[in-house]
Amino acid sequence: MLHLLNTPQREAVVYLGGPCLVLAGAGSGKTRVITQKIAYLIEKAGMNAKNIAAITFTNKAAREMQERVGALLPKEMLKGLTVSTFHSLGLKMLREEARHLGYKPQFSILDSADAAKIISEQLVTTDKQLIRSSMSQISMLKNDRISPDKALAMAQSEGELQLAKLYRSYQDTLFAYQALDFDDLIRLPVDLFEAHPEVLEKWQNRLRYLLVDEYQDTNTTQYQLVKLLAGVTGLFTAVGDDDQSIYAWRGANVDNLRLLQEDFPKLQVIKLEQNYRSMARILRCANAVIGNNPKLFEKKLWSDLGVGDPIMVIESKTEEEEAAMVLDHLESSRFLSNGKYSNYAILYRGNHQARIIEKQMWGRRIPYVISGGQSFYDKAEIKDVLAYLRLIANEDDDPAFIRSVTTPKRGVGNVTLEKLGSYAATRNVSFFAAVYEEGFIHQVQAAQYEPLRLFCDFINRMQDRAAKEPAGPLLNELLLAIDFETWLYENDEPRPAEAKWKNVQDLVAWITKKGEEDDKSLIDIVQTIALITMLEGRDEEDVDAVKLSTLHASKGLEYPHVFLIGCEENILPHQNSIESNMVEEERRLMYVGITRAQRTLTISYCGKRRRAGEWQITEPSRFLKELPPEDVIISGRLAGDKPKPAMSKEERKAKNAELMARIGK
Ligand SMILES: Nc1ncnc2c1ncn2[C@@H]1O[C@H](COP(=O)(O)OP(=O)(O)OP(=O)(O)O)[C@@H](O)[C@H]1O
Ligand SMILES: [Mg+2]
Repeated sequence: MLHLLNTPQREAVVYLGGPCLVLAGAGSGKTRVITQKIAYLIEKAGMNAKNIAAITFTNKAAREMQERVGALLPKEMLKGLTVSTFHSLGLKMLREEARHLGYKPQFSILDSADAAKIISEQLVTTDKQLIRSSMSQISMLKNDRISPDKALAMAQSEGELQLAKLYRSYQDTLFAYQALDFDDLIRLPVDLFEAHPEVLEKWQNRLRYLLVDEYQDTNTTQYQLVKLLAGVTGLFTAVGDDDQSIYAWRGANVDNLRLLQEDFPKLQVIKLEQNYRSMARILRCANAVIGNNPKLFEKKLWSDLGVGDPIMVIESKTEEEEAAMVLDHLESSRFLSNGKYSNYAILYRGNHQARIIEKQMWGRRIPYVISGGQSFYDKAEIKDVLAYLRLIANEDDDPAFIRSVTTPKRGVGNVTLEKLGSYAATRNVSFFAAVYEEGFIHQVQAAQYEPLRLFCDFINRMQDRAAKEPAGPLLNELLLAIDFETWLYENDEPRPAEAKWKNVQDLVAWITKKGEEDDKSLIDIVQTIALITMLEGRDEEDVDAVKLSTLHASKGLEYPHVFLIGCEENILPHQNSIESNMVEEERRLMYVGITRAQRTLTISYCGKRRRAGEWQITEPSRFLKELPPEDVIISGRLAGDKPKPAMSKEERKAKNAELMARIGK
């Protein structure tokens, strides 16, 4: 097993003397160290798998890690191993310990859309910007472990006071709903462990060795959780790269890398320098770009995979042309190499950039999958319908209850819901069950009670029928009964109702087909959908399709051929980051993008693009000027893309310097 590692990697894997930090650049095998170390701990160090927890950044990364460890050791030896995100680890702890915090163990989890709804109701606004910024400020407070009371006490301006009040009422609402948001999943275990040392001890005994991937993107609470769990023994291995810290906007704190050295003076720091992913030119570009950021830690990165092709920079006039040229290059490269679609990834800064590419891929019949964007199951109208189905399948699903009882509006007000929530919490029953309890019926007036009762009776009837009747027609009947189409047309913003209704019909068609093909009831199908949602999208790995992904979501992954599109000022670096002096973080994002590529890298930008329906002249990204001219070839309409005679190295250097100067103008 250890022969799959180089010397410093091996050193990191076998080191069990205390806390260990692997600090190294992209593609140097940090994640491989974690996978191999899990196997080493179990097979060589004799640890029980159930005493080991590996923490990854996304569910997808967790799945991948589980698979890789699965290839190293037989299944029996891996029983009880925890490989999860911080959030799912927190969730696991809270399910067991919720009582200590006054929550029922079947508490619900609200995703950010559900949370936004609460904020929007409390602020009595639909202003997306305001809602988003309030949410992110509350999130920051939570991640800094400032309670609503403390926030109220600390408030120094009217704005801060308003925010603290909003935070207070948001938190009270969550509690009444017996619901937690994503931040709570990490914040509450930390609170719990600090208040109850005996609970902490129990978990320290259970999780004796921790491994943390992508450590540079942990936030303050996550780091505190690691510190608490690691305790005095400090048995953990963290791996990270400060140059790939790209989640500051979500509270990630690179300073945690430095803190680790302060908090654990015996920290063993191991550096890796050999990159096993990329050809040398790609690496040179990555190093050159990131070299413009101030250095926290000195790192060198080299590769012996060969020089590789020059990095192509494609210029085009418009975003449509950009998409067309990128796809031309992609198709001809695939044709020449007779390779697979899945060898290609198209990366971009913001989700909206995928649209034009998607449209053209659709037209050319190029198969693709989107990761890191909004999946079909995340769309509000789909979630609305799924909430009904979830509730029919499982009446204890409180968020599904809240969502469906209020969508469409049926006269159940917030005050009634809050009453129902606190009643359910004291009685330790679901919202649904509480509706039928005498104790609750006495608390509300008949006019408030009526719509609740009607709703629950409706769900009850549907439950009876869902087990036996064909799924498709029943779902159609449900949509008619709640008059969902009308409701969509009454809420025609921000996307047109027509498109939303089309999505709903796609869902109906899919469910009808599933029901007929596999002779499955609505309940059976809904349970698979819930699973699909939980796994973040359908299984993408087996299909031969081009990957479309945001730069953020591409972290940790690698692809033979990468296209990085929209390399323009105000996109990459993003306008907000330019305005708020965060260009260094954008440069790290560029570094992450470049270092995803194994064999070829193609970068593109266009001369003008539409913004809010109007054409805007765009400028090439400042990061393009930071690429070493001798490793780059510029082609495309603006460069006069004709077959060129072979150039000598000097000629190419001069030509590129000239082109780079033009980019710079
Ligand atoms: N010692 C090694 N010998 C051969 N290949 C290796 C070795 N170590 C790592 N690799 C390969 O190099 C690639 C990059 O490794 P890995 O993903 O672990 O790097 P990383 O440091 O985690 O990268 P990132 O910073 O992007 O997360 C993978 O394909 C991995 O299998
Ligand atoms: Mg990695």
